[in-house]
Amino acid sequence: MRFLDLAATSAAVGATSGRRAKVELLAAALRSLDPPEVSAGSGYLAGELRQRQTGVGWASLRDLPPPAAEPTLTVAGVDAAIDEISAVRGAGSQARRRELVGRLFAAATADEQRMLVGLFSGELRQGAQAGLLADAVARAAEVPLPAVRRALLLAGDLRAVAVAALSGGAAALAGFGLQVGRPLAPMLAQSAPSVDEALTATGVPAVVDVKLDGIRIQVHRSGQDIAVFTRSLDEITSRLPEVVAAVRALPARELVLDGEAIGLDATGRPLPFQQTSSRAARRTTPSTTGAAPVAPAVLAAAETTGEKVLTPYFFDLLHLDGADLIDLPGRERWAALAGAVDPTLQVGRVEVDGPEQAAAAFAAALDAGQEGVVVKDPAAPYDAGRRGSAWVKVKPRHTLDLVVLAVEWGSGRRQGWLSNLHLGARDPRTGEFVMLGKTFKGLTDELLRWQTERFLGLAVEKGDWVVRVRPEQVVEIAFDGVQTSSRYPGGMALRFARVVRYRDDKTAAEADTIDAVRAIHAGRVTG
Ligand SMILES: Nc1ncnc2c1ncn2[C@@H]1O[C@H](COP(=O)(O)OP(=O)(O)OP(=O)(O)O)[C@@H](O)[C@H]1O
Repeated sequence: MRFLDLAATSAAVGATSGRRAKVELLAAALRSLDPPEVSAGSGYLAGELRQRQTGVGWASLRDLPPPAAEPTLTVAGVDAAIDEISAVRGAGSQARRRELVGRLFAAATADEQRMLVGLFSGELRQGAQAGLLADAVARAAEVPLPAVRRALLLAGDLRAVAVAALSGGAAALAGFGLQVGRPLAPMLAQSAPSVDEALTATGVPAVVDVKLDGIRIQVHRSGQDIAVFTRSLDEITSRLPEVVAAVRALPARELVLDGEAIGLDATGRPLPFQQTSSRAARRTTPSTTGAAPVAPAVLAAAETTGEKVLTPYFFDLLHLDGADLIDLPGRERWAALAGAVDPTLQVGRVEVDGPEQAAAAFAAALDAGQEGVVVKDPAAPYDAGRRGSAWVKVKPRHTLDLVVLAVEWGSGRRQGWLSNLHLGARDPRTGEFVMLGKTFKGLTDELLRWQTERFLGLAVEKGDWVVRVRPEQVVEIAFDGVQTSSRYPGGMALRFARVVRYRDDKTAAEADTIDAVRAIHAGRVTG
């Protein structure tokens, strides 16, 4: 396939507002790829490079050679060129890399250059695109969408799934299974304003789990090999040696465990989330590849926490010694968990028959300093990546995870810092973000400093008053309600929005949706 046609598809998808039309465009492009190009090409359509680390920085993208007049590049050719660029190592590598990048860009037309800059800089990478591409792969390969989704959740790799679907259809997709060592998308929870409503969703009997406010961990063990993954499937094994040690001490040979790691104070009560995350963050090796800076609350807390560690608590078991458990009902998975893991490493959990017992469990969890509860349907399978009604979280306070769209320069005491945040909710139909309000409340001086650096790094347009940014940073916002407002395009505005914390464990594609905000506005349960 000509690279120019792929670049044209990418631009057309960006310029089209309807979801169906976007999916059609993407499916047509996927169909035009030659089989050996599917891996690279499907990645390009998602804004990703197959070669994750190319060593090409912003500086080398600034002074581009003049574009070629005629398109000659193919997707396969671009992929091979980027392979060569990524493989450059050793002395003189910078000059050599610059030469190869120059050669690739000199062969590209203006439209192709724009696409390449978007790919190298990561600017084309958009979480929302992944959902569209799942649909497009299903359409292009003529396979059912649920089969594509299942494979994506188990493989966690769009390119591999696109290759399988387009080359082997539904049969190839069915071949994706849980593999110890390869993370799968964690099951998520809906939210409800009360335990009564949670029980309505799950039915009775139900199980009420303590909801720990820590870091979601998925731990894979194969023999002596242990890997720990976050909610967003990043590997953090080296940051959690205590989790590794705890799982290595278990008798089972092969395990995939789902749980939460949390910091405890000297009396065994849970620490606030910031301190828990500081304990994980302080062991991080600083990344040199443009990763987001660590939030200051995290850094500040890290200095005061001493050498204490995080404790893992597990609430699910997905694999045990050769047997996949994800399709079994919760009751059976949890029985297996109870048999495989020491009771001190399991979350507090009670089975309830009705609202009274559930309310007592909720009160006990809050008394113990926990964030709330998760009410679970014991008959439901483990729905990887899904936010269904089988798990329902209940917290005393409502928050939304929104995406920062722009930031205003502060004035007075905040002069020189990026301060007032423009907040948006995700529209799953278009992949765009709908603005709902602004806030500078809840921001400490450290956060102001941190966010100024972070948002200048994400800037796409630097005005004197407002800096527009790539919609990538998720922030947790508390608010008092949602009111009708003509000021914003969604017709709604948040009342008294304030920052709770930055969520570095969520991507923009996982932010709360405009539908969740509408539900709150209408007085219904949030999703
Ligand atoms: N017992 C438990 N069972 C399931 N999840 C739990 C439990 N205790 C804590 N959690 C955490 O709660 C999260 C469930 O809420 P959800 O799936 O909506 O993710 P989230 O948006 O990160 O949650 P929140 O914003 O409420 O912290 C899980 O990702 C997990 O990290």
